[in-house]
Amino acid sequence: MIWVIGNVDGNSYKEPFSKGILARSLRVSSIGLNQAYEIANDIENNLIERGISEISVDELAKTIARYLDTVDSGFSKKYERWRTVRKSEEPLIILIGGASGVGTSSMAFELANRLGLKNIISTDMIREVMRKIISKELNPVIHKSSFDAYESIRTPAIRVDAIIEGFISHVDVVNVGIEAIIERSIKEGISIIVEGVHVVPGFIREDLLNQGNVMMFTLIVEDEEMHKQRFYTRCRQPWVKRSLEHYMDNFSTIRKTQNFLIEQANIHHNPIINNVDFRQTIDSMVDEIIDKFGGESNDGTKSI
Ligand SMILES: Nc1ncnc2c1ncn2[C@@H]1O[C@H](COP(=O)(O)OP(=O)(O)O)[C@@H](O)[C@H]1O
Ligand SMILES: O=C(O)[C@@H](COP(=O)(O)O)OP(=O)(O)O
Repeated sequence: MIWVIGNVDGNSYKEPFSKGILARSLRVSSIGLNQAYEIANDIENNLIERGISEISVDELAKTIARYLDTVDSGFSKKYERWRTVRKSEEPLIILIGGASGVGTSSMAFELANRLGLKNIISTDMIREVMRKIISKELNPVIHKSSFDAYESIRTPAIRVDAIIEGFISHVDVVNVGIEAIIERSIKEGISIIVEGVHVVPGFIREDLLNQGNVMMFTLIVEDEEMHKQRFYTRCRQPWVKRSLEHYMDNFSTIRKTQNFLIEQANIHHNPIINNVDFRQTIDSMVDEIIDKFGGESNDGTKSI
C-alpha cells in the first residue's frame, strides 16, 4: 500500500494512493481516459519499484509532472499550472452563458468533468425557484422563456426592439439569483459552474466578477443550421419533455438573443467561443482559465 501525505491548514492527513484520483487529475491536460489510467499505472509501478510506501502530495505532483514531460511538455505545463489554480485560496466560479440550444448545459457538464468540479447549477433552475416566489401577475416576463418574454411586457412604450427588451427584463430578474449564487460561493469557498441563457456580460455586478477566480464565457453557434440541429438532437432524447416546436417557432428570436449576447460580450471584452467541436470548446475554456488564474510552470513559462 502506498500512502499519500497531505497537509490542510497545518494538519497533516494520510490517504491511500488512488490511480483513479490520479487519472482524473490528468484530464485537465486533455489526456484521454485510457492514456490517463496507463500513466497512473506507470507512476504507481515506478513508486513501487523505488520502494516508496509514503509520498507527500507535492512530491507526487512533481513525479507526475516529470512523467508528463516525457509524454508531452504541454501536458506537464498545463498540469502544473492547473494545480496552481486549485491551490488558490479562492474558489473557482465559472459562468457559461449563451442563447438557448448552443450547448451551455452540455459544456458545463464536460468542463466540470475535465476540471474535477462538483457543483453545477443552471439558471433555468434558479428561474424555476423564482417563478414560485414571484407571481405571474407581479412579473409576467419571468414566467416566459428568455426568447418570448417580449410577449408579456406590460408597460406600453415605444420599443426599439421588443424581443431584446423582453429578454433584458427576463434576465434582469434571474440575474438576482445568479448574483446570490456567486456571493454565497465566494463566501463559502465553493467552486461552481453556473450555466444558462441568463448569464449575460454586463448584467452581473462588476465587483462580483472582479473577485477571486470568477470567469465568464459566452458560447455561440455561428452556423444557423447547426444551431437548429442542436434542438433536434436535444429533443430526440426520450427524457426531454420540452417541445421541439416551441424552439422552432421561436428560432428567429433565439438567434436575435444570440446577436445581443455577442454584442454584450464584445462590449465587456468577454471571451466568445463558437461551440462547434466540444473538445475544442472545453480546451479553449480550460486554457483561458489557466491563463487567467494559473501561475507559471516550473520552468517559469506561462505558455501552454
Ligand atoms: N459542441 C457540441 N457538439 C455537438 N453537439 C453538442 C455540442 N454542444 C452541445 N451539443 C448538443 O446540443 C444539444 C443542446 O445542448 P444543451 O447543452 O442542451 O444546450 P443549452 O443548454 O445551451 O440549451 C444537446 O443535445 C447537446 O448534446
Ligand atoms: O428561457 C430560455 O431561453 C430557455 C433556456 O433553456 P435552454 O434552452 O438554454 O436549456 O428556457 P426554456 O424556457 O426554453 O425552458
